[in-house]
Amino acid sequence: MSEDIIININKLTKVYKLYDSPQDRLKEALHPLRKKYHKEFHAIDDISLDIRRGETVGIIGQNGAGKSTLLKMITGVLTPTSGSVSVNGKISALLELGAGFNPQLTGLENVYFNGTLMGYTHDQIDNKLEEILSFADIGDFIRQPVITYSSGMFVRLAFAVAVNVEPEILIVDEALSVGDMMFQAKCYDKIRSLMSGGVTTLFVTHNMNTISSLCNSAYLLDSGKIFAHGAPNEVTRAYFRLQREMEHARQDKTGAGTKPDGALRKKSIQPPQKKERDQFISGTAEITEFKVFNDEGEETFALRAGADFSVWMKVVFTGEVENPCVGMMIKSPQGQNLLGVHSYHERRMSLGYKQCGDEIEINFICKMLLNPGKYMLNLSVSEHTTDFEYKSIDIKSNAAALEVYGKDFAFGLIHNDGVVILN
Ligand SMILES: Nc1ncnc2c1ncn2[C@@H]1O[C@H](COP(=O)(O)OP(=O)(O)OP(=O)(O)O)[C@@H](O)[C@H]1O
Repeated sequence: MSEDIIININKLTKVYKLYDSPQDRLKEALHPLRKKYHKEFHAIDDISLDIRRGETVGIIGQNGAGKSTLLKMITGVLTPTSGSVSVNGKISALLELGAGFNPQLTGLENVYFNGTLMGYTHDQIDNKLEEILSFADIGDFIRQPVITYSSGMFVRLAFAVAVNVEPEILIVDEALSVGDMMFQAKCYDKIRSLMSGGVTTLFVTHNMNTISSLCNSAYLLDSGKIFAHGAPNEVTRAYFRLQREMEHARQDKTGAGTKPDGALRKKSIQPPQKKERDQFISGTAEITEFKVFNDEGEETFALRAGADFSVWMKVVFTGEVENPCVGMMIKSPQGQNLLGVHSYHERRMSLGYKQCGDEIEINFICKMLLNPGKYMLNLSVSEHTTDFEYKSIDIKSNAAALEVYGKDFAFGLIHNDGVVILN
């Protein structure tokens, strides 16, 4: 392996045996003719790649694509079924934090124990101790057995040990939850300073902006294989395309967001149910189809910050609605309303009296005012009589995940176009 290559992965494969029941596992073990009772599942399927010293490499892919399995084989936590991984440097993995901790030992004893496992002498750990303790910031608890720690304290100490041992290779899974928001911010500052100090970093993330702004290159995994590799922007585009195809396939299966096959899907009209204050579901209309388009008129769920986009939806009426209104709301994954458009609230727009069999098509055209990130699209049909009195008729909560992307580092939540800074 050349000096420049810090991780070499050659034809790496991880196969899991899947049994329908625990009994099948036993039957297989005891079968005199070695009959197979399992199916084979390739979590990683013949992957080869090289990572160069000092690179920051992003690893992306849908849930279950194989990212964690790959990283665990690189760190040695999992053994490959076939193929090889050669690592030419000291790894610190922010994956299974504190996995090496002994709960019966005190925090301090664990710092020494882990440091020794990383190949440091007692004196070397002494020199790092102040930094580790000040990063963890758990006060006198450091002298208590780890078993008495809250989960937050445990993660603080584990993270402090992992990042303060001068790793040559840092492996970060962004899905990792590292304590409170303040501590998370401190962790990311530390990770960034290690990266800029030349530490080779593998970054698993679902945030495409992280990939574009921090990584030199990226790999897109799908079903255990490398689906795309190259410049971060190209790979994130491939990810969006893949995500769109999968979303379409999912919608085709469930029927949500697709064309109803000719006939109206009749819905029995339920008596209104109390949902929230002033809200009732009346079931007299249904959002049967929706699409999102970017500023070039392409159907997509990936939108550029600052660019125009449109959300098209079709509503089919299955009963009488005096004054129908439609709305869309883009929310944060935590459910906070961020960007909404509503036919009644915006314009007091009248869509006219509708009855069973009527259909309307609506197009909301607006500017993507949110900075890069992941958001949820929500759609609704309702009937408004005043600003505060309305009935919700159909709500498509989390109808689609939107990915907003942009070239630059996102500074704040709102996309700020055309700012002038005078000096
Ligand atoms: N011990 C196991 N036995 C059987 N299947 C497993 C095992 N561990 C993982 N898998 C399967 O391997 C596949 C890859 O899992 P992995 O955790 O690597 O995906 P991932 O890309 O990290 O997903 P996520 O983004 O959800 O964390 C998944 O389908 C998972 O169900």
